[in-house]
Amino acid sequence: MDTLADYRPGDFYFGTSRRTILGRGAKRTFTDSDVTALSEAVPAALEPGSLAVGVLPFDTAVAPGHLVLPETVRIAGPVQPAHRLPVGAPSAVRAVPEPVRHAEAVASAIKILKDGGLRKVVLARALDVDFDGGVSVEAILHNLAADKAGSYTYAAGLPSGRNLVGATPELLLSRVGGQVVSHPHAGSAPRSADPVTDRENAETLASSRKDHIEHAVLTEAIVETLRPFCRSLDVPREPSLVSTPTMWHLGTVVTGELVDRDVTALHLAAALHPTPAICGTPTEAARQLVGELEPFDRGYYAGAVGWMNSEGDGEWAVSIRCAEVAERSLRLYAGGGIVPASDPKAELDETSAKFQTLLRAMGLEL
Ligand SMILES: C=C(O[C@@H]1C=C(C(=O)O)C=C[C@H]1O)C(=O)O
Repeated sequence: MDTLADYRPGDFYFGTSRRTILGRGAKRTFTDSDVTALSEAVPAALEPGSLAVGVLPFDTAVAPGHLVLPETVRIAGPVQPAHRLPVGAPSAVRAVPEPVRHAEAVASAIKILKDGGLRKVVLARALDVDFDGGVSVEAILHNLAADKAGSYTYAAGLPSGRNLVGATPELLLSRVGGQVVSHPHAGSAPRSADPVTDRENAETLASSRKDHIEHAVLTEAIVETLRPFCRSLDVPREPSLVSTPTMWHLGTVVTGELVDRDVTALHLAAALHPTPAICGTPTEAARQLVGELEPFDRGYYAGAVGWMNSEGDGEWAVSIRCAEVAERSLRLYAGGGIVPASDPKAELDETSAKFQTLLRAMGLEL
């Protein structure tokens, strides 16, 4: 039973090293800008043994949360295809905004951060890619799985009829019984094909004060949000180096024991989102600055993607390293955390490195 080979646009797919989930069709659809309402309505509608799957946007003022109870759900073992599939023929690529404009936005953010009030803001940019014929979401998903591009390989149908597809390293929240886990990532460096440079990049990241500050702001926020829900929380004192085929990151595995098992995975994911990994601190001021400095809406980039069962268990990953795919075009997104010690050129390079996850899967070298 190959869930990946059976994936079709419009389906929901979520693959990890432990399992793959394929959801097709919709017995019921929940589309709501009030995520708290969603996190109450969805569990109430789940029959024993069934799953809800879907996406949360970056900002519910712009796009609604969208969950479905699929007509069919298939859960199978992990897959890692050996070959690659052709994605389509790109005819044009446009940066939104122009790279130099992104660096300017970062410079403005740094100035605002230095003036005080904000500790961190995450700024993103996009690449729009046109295709001569159609573009195959199936092939992008398949190639991301073949590349082992991230711990969570995903695709989800959106209310617009488009598809979100990506492979993220970052776990927002998982719940199994009373056990919750979050694996926030912040602090980044590119991988290199040269092993010596690759190791140097990792070591520079591991000892970078700027990246540790960026990371600490994030871990603090995760811990602060989870603490009231947990009787115990385990938080390593120092982050660890984690990697994807294209990026090094600093990551911290936070684990906790829930006080109340009625608190579902979706409820916790909604409470955590948007974390300072993809928005900033304080949240509201950062979200406003993102809106002022980015010349596009993020849609379902920097939101969450995942599933929950009738017990309230589930997994929600941070929807980064992704593209929103239309029939003959797609938009890729990449962002990075800005703190007062950030450098605009380095931040621009970081977004270019983060685009590589999807560009590789599309067979594009930029
Ligand atoms: C925002 C993105 O990535 C996030 C930002 C990171 C950073 O600023 O160092 C690292 C990992 C992610 O939490 C992205 O990939 O678009």
